[in-house]
Amino acid sequence: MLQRSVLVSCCRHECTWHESLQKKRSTVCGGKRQEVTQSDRKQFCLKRTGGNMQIYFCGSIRGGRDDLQLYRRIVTELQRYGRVLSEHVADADLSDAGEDDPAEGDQAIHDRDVSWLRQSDVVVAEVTQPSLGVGYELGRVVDMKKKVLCLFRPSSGRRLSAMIRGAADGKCFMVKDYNEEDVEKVLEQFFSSLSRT
Ligand SMILES: O=c1[nH]c(=O)n([C@H]2C[C@H](O)[C@@H](COP(=O)(O)O)O2)cc1CO
Repeated sequence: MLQRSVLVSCCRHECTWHESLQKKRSTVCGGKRQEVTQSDRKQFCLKRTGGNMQIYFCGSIRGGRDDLQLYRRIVTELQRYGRVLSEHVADADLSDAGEDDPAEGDQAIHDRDVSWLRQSDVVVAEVTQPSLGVGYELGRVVDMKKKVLCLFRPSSGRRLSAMIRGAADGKCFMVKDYNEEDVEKVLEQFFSSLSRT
């Protein structure tokens, strides 16, 4: 069996197995059959993205903190792919009052976040809990022509705003309906699709 380092550098074949793998499967690479695991696949994603992407995560704060635990899970997973600029969104100590204190108040929060959005390579948003701030961030980022993934859970019983679902263009702006238990897989598919573009 080939070593992982060889495996990840063999991109001509990787694109095929990378997409189709669910857990453990064998594939033909460089003429040799080999076993490829889920962790190999993640490793591959990381190598292809360099693991140094700048990622902006959007999640509700003043709109309500009901999904905080899920935000934590998403941010932890995103950190496998790069640096999460807005890590504080998943901070358990941050309540629906929002960040307190920057001397310049809400304007400082706004200006910092817009600057982080500009700096980011990709934006991932959990949009199930409606939030004015998240909607605003997504609107700004559309104009910046960044890659955006919006994650929505139909199991919430909510219906996503037409201004988010209707913005999906299948290229830059993506909306994905998902179940919480699949979040890691969904992110992996998103980052592997980036590595092919
Ligand atoms: O204190 C804050 N810090 C902050 O970074 N934000 C940004 C990041 C979140 O993705 C988004 C949340 O907006 P909202 O608070 O309207 O739910 O806005 C929002 C607030 C409070 O509105």
